Parts: sequence; structure tokens; C-alpha cells
Amino acid sequence: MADIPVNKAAHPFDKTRFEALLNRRFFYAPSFEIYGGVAGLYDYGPPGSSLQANIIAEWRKHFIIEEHMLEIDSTIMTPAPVFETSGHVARFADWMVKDTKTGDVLRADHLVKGVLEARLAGDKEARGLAAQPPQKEDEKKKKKKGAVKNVAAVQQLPDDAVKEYEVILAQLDNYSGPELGELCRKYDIRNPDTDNEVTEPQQFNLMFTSSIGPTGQHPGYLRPETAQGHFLNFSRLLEFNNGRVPFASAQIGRSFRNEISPRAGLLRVREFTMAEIEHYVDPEDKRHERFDQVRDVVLDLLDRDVQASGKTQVRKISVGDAVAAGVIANETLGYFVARIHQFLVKIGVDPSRLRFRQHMANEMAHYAADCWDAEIQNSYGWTECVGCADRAAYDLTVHSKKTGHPLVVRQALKEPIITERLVAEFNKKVLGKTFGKDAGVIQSVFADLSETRLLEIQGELAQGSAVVTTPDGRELTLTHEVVTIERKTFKQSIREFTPNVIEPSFGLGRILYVLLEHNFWAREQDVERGVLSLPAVVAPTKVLIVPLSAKEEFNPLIQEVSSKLRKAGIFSRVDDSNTSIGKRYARNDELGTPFGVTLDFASVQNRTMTLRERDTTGQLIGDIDQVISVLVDLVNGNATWAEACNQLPTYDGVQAVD
Ligand SMILES: Nc1ncnc2c1ncn2[C@@H]1O[C@H](COP(=O)(O)OP(=O)(O)OP(=O)(O)O)[C@@H](O)[C@H]1O
Repeated sequence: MADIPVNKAAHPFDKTRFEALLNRRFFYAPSFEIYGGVAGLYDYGPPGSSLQANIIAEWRKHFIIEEHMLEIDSTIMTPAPVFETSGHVARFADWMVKDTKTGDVLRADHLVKGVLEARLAGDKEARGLAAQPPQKEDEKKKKKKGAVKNVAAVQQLPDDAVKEYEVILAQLDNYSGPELGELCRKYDIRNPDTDNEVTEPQQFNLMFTSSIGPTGQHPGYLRPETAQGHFLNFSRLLEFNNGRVPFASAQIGRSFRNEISPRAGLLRVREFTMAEIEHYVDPEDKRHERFDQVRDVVLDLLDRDVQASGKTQVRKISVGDAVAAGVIANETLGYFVARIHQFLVKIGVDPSRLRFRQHMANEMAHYAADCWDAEIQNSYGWTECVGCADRAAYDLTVHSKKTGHPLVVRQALKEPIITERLVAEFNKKVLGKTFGKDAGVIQSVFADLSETRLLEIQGELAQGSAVVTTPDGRELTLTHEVVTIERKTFKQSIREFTPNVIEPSFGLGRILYVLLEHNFWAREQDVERGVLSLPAVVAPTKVLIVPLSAKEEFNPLIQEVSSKLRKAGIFSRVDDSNTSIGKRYARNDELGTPFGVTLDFASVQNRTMTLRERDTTGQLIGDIDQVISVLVDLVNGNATWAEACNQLPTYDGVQAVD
């Protein structure tokens, strides 16, 4: 927020204090807590809800309004045939293993990741210790205490093992279930909580099942993504868009996944809000008309070749160069990757902890052409927060095939295409009379013949007769009285095609969580309380109004300032509690409120008001209306704090009272 440098790194990120803040100020909390809670379900409190609403509002502006997308709101409850056709019933699954003794269930890839990372961390520490002067024996013992044998808290690994582990971790998403089982056996990976062995990985479908109607005859699922709702409405959307592509549909809504073991707070939950875009594009032309606007956006890319070599080194490259070099498959995909980057940075994600990772070949859905995940670093590691995939024509094709409803674009060609080809012309009467029920078989055999074969038959017929073979192997002889082969001219003025779909898919809970982590810090002088440096655009409250006294004479001014801010569309809150101003500001720094205004006795007399900025704690003073005008510019992002400091005098705590 502050454009004047603030030393936020004075204290390393303190997760305990961070979590305490989120809990104390009710950003979010386990659902059904007083019943003991259910893993993977969370309720958002007032600041969490406002923050989410503001992220959504900005998402709408950044994507839907900016790109004229067509917003929809489709149902969550979905009849089973939809997900049978889309492939979710067969394939929307993760691999799980069970503890052989306790029966505890673990997600196989997360188990391998957790254990190997812990062993590498133990190795690093052991090497560090070995390099240090000898420690007292009891200190060494202390370090080892509490280490689960399987995880090997502080233990040096052979150099080869370190290399192997790093290679496995760099391409973890590429392993199949049986391969994960192989890794568990080869590297003796057990349940870290119990040190027990685990079973072979089994597939577990993540969809919640349900049934629609009282008879239970119509099985259904809670949707695990919003995408299918877009595809099933494609022909209506296309019509709404006057039959033209490219265009995009967008939807914000809840999705449900019965995650195997949700452990990382908001990062892996069983019910969450997604924001998804399906951009429909001509498969033969994936250029994007606004690509020039993002060409120079520089990204940290981790492509699949780098991952396959066991490395995690990103390369900094502009989107323009990445698409030109074929690293990102096409302009439209590159355009959205860049727009995702811009959105995340705008709402407060630290760009130095944001990378785009390309899916490995096995990780990608079989139909997808290319896929990049926006991964954001946080205290749990690098987490996928947005997926951006080129899904090709898969979804529209399978739904169209299943239902018989054409999900295609019909485009009038500017120049009709004239083609010539050989065609078989039948004398239907003679054909029927001569071949009876085989008449249809013969026609379909001819329909599948190549141009070369038709040419041969044309020659044979000129000699007297030609022989064709039916699918069941019979040879039938035909004469030119039954069939003639002629060259004909065709004029095509309509082109029909199934569009390809580029899909950016956002998980809002994950974005909200990493945003909070990236913006949390503590002041030197008050490490107990934290500050959330949320950008004004997403901050739950934009301005705190702090009256110095509870005296009634302040009320008209409080109301005037509140109402002027409200009219300017700025959300403010009044804190007229009995505590000191410092405490009131500190409490609101915790909520990420970027600005505060203080009304004191001088305000009542002179109509002046002080303005405080959260990160620098710098204060300015000015006439009430002047301060409000500066505030409006600050909140709307039209002025920086440095610019505000040039417009209003600094307030040093002393205010003249006439
Ligand atoms: N269980 C979950 N909890 C919270 N957000 C999720 C969850 N699963 C997916 N998301 C969000 O939805 C987005 C799109 O979903 P997608 O199907 O691409 O995720 P995924 O590849 O299944 O994620 P993961 O591999 O982490 O399970 C993700 O980028 C993420 O932000």
C-alpha cells in the first residue's frame, strides 16, 4: 500500500501470530465448531467475507467487464449423465493409501512429498550441524527428540539420495498411482504420524454423490467445478453473442470436492468458491486481439522441460517471447496467463512469490493442449491458486456426441470454397431391384471410398463392371446401369467447427489465504499485534473514522464525514470505543484498514481533520473536505501516499486551535 518504504521484513513471518490474528478477528473459522467441526469446511467472518467480496468485485472488473464476458449462474446439483460424459465419474479422482495398522487415510502424492521434503530438510540441517563447531551432547539429543523415525528429522542422506529426492519432488504431479506405490516401497515411505507402512494406492473419486427427487432414481453430484454449466449452455451463449467467436463465459460459484485429507486450512477444503472463465476460440486461429497489451508482461515460468530435469529454477521471460518461442502454446493462452498475473499482483500478491508452472505430460488431462498453473509461495510451499488450460474441443465434442445437440459454430465464409470431387450416382430403382436389402450397404461402402479408389472403379465400370467388398467380406459386382462415377463441383459457403476452450480457473479461498500471508507483518515496536498491508482495492474497510472524544458535539461531524465518504462510494467504519487512539488504530491495522481519519476538538472548531496511513503511520492534516478529496483519490488508486504528502501538510501531533 505505502509507496514510501516500510521495513516490513524486520521480523520473519510468524505463523503462530498470523493464525492467532485470523482467528481472533474472525477472518474465518472451522464450520460447525461447537459441534467439533468437520475437516475441510470453513465459515468466513465479517472481515473474511468482505475481503472475499472485494476480491470478487475486482475479478469481475478485471475480467468480466474489461473483456465483455458473458456471466452465467448455473446450478450446483448436476445429474449424473453430465459427469459420466465429461469423464469426471471415471477420472476425477486422487490416489489414496491407508495406514496398514490404523486405517488412517492419506493422499498418496502428499505423503511422498511430505516425507521426502522432511528428509531433505533433515539432511540440510545435519549438514549444517556437521559444518558447525561440535555441539554439547545433550543439545544434539534434544534435536533428535521428537523426530519420527520415518521422517528422519536430522539425518544426513547419501548425496545420490538427495539428488533422487529432488528429481522426484520436481515432477511429483507426473506420477501415476502405481508409480506412487512403487516410490513408497522403494524409499520406505510410511505414515509419518505412526511410522506404519501404507497400502498400495487406490483411486478415490472426489465428487459428492446425491440423488435428485424423492424416488432416488436420478443420481446426481455436487459439481466439483463450474465448467460443465458453461459448456451445456454453449449454444445459447453463442446465440447471445450473435453467433460469433471468440467470446468468453464467466461464472463465480461454489464447488465441492470430497478431498481425501484436507489439512492445510483454506488451501484444501471440501467446499469452496471458484471463478471460472471459458474462452471459446477458433481452433485454427488462437491469436488474441489484445495480445499486444500484455506482450511485455514479464513472468516467472517453470516449464515442463526444466521440471523433467529435476530442477525448479524459473526463467524470467516476457509473455510475447514465451509465445514466440513456443514455450506457451498460443497467444490466447499467453494472454490469459499474463492477465492472471496482473490480477494477482493488483490485489496484493507478492510478484516475487508468484510463478507459472507448466503441467507435465502425464499430469495434463489427455485432451488438453497445454496447461499452466499460477503457483504462489506461502508457508505451506508453492500452491496452485489458478489453473489455466487449453482444453481443446474435448468438452463440447463429448456433450454434443452424447446428446445429439450440435455445440458448434457455423460461420459464413467471406469467400465460398469451391471444390471438385468424384461422387457415385446411383440409379436407385435398378439398385434396389438388383441388390434388395444390400442396396443400403453398397451406398455406405461407396460413401467411405477414397478418391483414388473411386477413380479405379470409374475405369472398371467403363470396361463393363466393378467389384466392391461389403464390410462382412462379400464381393458384389456392379455395372454402369447401377452406378456411375462423375466429377462434380461443390460450393461451400458455411464453415462449421467445434471451438477450442481456454479455461482460467481460480480458487478464491486459496487466493484469499496467500494474500493474507503475503501482507502480514509486525512493527518493530509492537510484535504482538500484526499489520495486514492489504491494498485499498480489497481491504475490507477502507477508512476508519476515529473521534477523539465521545462527547455529543462530535456527532454531527462524524455523520458528515461518514455520509460524504458513503456518497463517494467508500466504505468506512466509526470506532468510538473508549480506548486510546493508538489502540484503535492498531486494532484496525490488524484488519488491513489502509486509512484513518481523526476528529478532535480542533475539527469541531476549525473543520480540520488528520489523515493516517496504515503502513508508514504517517499523518497529514487539512480541511475536512480537502482530506476527503485526497482520500477518495487514494482509495480509488488515483494517488499515492507520497503524492498525498505533497498535497497536505504533515501532522506532527500538534494542532493549532484558534
Ligand atoms: N480442495 C480445494 N480447496 C480449495 N481450493 C481448491 C481445491 N481444489 C481446487 N481448488 C482451486 O480451484 C482451482 C482450479 O481447480 P483444479 O481442478 O485445477 O485444481 P487441482 O489441480 O485439482 O488442485 P490440486 O492439485 O491442488 O488438488 C485451483 O487452482 C485451486 O485454486
